[in-house]
Amino acid sequence: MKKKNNFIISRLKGGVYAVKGAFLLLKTEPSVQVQAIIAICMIFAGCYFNISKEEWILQTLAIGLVMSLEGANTAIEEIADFIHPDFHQKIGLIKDFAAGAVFFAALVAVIIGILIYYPYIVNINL
Ligand SMILES: Nc1ncnc2c1ncn2[C@@H]1O[C@H](COP(=O)(O)OP(=O)(O)OP(=O)(O)O)[C@@H](O)[C@H]1O
Repeated sequence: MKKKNNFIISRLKGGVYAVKGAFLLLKTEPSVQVQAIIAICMIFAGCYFNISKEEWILQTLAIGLVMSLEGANTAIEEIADFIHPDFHQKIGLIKDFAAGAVFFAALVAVIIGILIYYPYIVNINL
């Protein structure tokens, strides 16, 4: 029973650290802040155009994917700067790989955004 309680407490603590990390990212990281602002704009757009449930699911997945990878990219940059603060070709490559991963996700998110909103925008009655 004690072992089970320890497991639950350690998982709860893990959740608290994760929420703290998410708030820190939002508070301190301009790249994550920009993605959060874009996400809020997309949520307003979804409400405005009254997109379908399936479109909300796709949009939410795209937002989650980009924000998660942006957070992971920030963590990788921090590790890289911590273990090797000076200029090094390998550090540059590691950072470029991490940024490239965000780029893939952002590209997919843009494509999803176009697929969702293009039909609504062309059918808009002004
Ligand atoms: N220590 C380093 N050694 C070699 N190249 C580096 C180093 N630091 C950064 N670079 C190069 O500069 C690029 C930008 O690095 P930086 O750490 O400023 O990331 P950033 O994407 O501008 O950060 P942020 O996402 O926080 O705006 C890297 O992708 C890499 O090519």
